[in-house]
Amino acid sequence: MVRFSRVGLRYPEGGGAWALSGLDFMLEPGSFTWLLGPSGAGKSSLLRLMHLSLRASDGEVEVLGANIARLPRRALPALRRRIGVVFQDYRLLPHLSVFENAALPLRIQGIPEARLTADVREILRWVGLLERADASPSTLSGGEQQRLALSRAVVARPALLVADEPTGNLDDAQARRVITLLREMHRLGTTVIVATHSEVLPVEYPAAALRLESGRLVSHG
Ligand SMILES: Nc1ncnc2c1ncn2[C@@H]1O[C@H](COP(=O)(O)OP(=O)(O)OP(=O)(O)O)[C@@H](O)[C@H]1O
Repeated sequence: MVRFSRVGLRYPEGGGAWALSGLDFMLEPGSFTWLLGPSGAGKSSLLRLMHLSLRASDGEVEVLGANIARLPRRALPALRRRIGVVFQDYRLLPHLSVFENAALPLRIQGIPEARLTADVREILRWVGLLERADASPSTLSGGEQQRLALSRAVVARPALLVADEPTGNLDDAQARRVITLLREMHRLGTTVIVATHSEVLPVEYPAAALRLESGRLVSHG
């Protein structure tokens, strides 16, 4: 599903420093994995490699059966469509309604209107936002905005779901609700990886964990 072999990353603006180095791990199909580590450890960088926003400077990254370094550029958009991404800062489009934010991946794929409406309504019901479908995202609470971001990430039924600190700005109750939804996606068969610097959530929701420190994997289990 996902395989990193001796992966290293240097940012062009990073003055030659390795943000990540020597990463070796696999995510099995259908697994749920916590990505742990202190601020600056490299969690977002690792996830950017996984959701194909960056290319590795060293080693090999394989995602959904594709070796990214050998993949022709024209094949990237189709592969990206099979990966759902949830960002800490939501990245919602303020000029679109809740419905249209959730619908975005399906619009990009040109899904016919009747199926799109049915799928978006189903996903908004799942995250508890169907009644707010016509609202502007700016009128939602932080937890609601994050649940909307999650609905957009999963509406096209991705094989891989990558969540970068999805609970970072939320209170405990909202954070648990978002994690419960992520766990449910996992239960339905999606491979899920969730970065967090919370020490509490991985204890409450035990699962496999990768732990990063200073760009290196210090434990995997
Ligand atoms: N765009 C960038 N250009 C240069 N260096 C970067 C860039 N983004 C991140 N870095 C560096 O890479 C290292 C890892 O950062 P990253 O954001 O991946 O860590 P993180 O574990 O996600 O931190 P946080 O929990 O605070 O989000 C840090 O040293 C950071 O300064």
